[in-house]
Amino acid sequence: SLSLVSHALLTAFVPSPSLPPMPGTPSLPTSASPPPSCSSNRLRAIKIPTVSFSPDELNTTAMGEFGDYIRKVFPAVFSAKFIQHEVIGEYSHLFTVQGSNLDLQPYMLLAHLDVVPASPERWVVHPFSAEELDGFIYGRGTVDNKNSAMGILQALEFLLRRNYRPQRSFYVGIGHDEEVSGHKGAIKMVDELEDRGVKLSFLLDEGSVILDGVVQGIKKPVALIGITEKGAMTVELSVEQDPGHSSVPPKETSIGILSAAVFKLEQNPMPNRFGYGPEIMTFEHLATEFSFPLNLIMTNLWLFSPIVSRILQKNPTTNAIVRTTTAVTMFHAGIKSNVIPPSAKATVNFRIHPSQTVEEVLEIVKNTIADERVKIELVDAFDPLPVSPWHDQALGVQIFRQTLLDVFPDVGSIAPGICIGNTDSRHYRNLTDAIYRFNPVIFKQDDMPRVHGLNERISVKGYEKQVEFLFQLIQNSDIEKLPEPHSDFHDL
Ligand SMILES: CCCCCCCC/C=C\CCCCCCCC(=O)N[C@@H](CC(N)=O)C(=O)O
Ligand SMILES: [Zn+2]
Ligand SMILES: [Zn+2]
Repeated sequence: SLSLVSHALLTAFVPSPSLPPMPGTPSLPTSASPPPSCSSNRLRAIKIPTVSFSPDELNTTAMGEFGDYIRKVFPAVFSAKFIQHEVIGEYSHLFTVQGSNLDLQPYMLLAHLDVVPASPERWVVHPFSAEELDGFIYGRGTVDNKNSAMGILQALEFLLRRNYRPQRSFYVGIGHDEEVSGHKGAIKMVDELEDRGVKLSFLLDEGSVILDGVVQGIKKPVALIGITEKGAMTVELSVEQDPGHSSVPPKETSIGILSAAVFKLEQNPMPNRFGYGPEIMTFEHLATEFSFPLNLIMTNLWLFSPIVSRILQKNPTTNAIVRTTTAVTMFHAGIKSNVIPPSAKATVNFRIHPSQTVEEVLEIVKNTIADERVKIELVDAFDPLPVSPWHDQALGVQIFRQTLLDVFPDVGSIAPGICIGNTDSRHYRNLTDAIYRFNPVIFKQDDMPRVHGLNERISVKGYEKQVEFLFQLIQNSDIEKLPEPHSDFHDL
């Protein structure tokens, strides 16, 4: 059983002096080698501050170091004859794992090595120290998304050390600028794959998780797999007014006018669209899992959806699945305490519900502000992503289902959902229509704010499970064709 080597699985994420066998060794070690109590090398992946600040400001020194590091700790991956490794856009990594059966359509696993900035204030440990407390490894990137980057390579390393050769080819894409758009990493990898005429049977990226105790009324953990992701729109609002002496102020300053516009946007949220997009599928799939009386409500959404939608909008996470969200993220104005400000600027970031478009949301923004003095400029925008297949004959879905059964037997249900953030996977639309966003980690109620927030962490056990999931998924993907569906199939 893989759990026998659970500690050894950590060697890449938590490199230890007692490394597992070198490539060519016929099988996995049979006894656990405990992680070191203290090694300067410990959790090197998390300690490397691969921060993306903006599209033009990346910590490229750290990114280069990350590349050196994976070459060192995954020797089997980098020396296997049937694996091609390419550095794309200087710091991203594309692996082509050539399977033995070229009749099987390849798939792809995505991850990213860059992280959002983190300053140490209010963290229990330094965000780049990777310290372990009570069974949790803390640090920026522990769930977003070095766990996937290292987990995929670790799973592959273990398979190779078992002399495993996949039948189905697959690609691994580890981007280096996901947090700031993916233009230098993911988009270049896509260009490369498109040039080669690659088409994928499915693609798996981050973006959703296993929710434990999060969905009220469902006791067992729920694996939510993202079948689409919200669109996004960033606008810059600006107001220009004549500057002057603060002793003779006008009735309204540029700051006042802009503040009023921002206030209107916050006071008038975009419409609740529950039931108009694929978020309804989550509740339809989970309906019978809810305890009474919620099961009755969820199986009769035609009647109860107005009540359900009102409840969902009360919590920020579930609010994000029912509407286009509005977030005022930047505000700049003023130059001196006695000068009437010549200009004021604010940035507003919207995440677009699958039932709306950029055009519609922009129109609502204009109508809500309704002030010609406020200039509205579109900085960046894209529509919500297409909805991926979710049925018995969808290869990816059935492979995830089987792998979840194998590795997470406590998971009570698997449901399609919408990814509320954006991922590199959105750039891969031309390669497949089967894009899934799912990270095999268990999230409890308090874990969501840690993503991009304070005290991001993963449990040691959680990381082991992640590697185990990927180890199993690669093997399960060798299936040639799906069995015919039959009624007593264990539908989790
Ligand atoms: C009953 C339903 C409950 C719904 C709960 C949803 C739970 C979602 C759980 C985890 C989501 C965590 C992460 C989302 C992925 C975000 C990736 C990201 O940070 N992307 C950036 C950068 C980019 N690529 O645009 C972003 O700004 O979105
Ligand atoms: Zn991420
Ligand atoms: Zn992120």
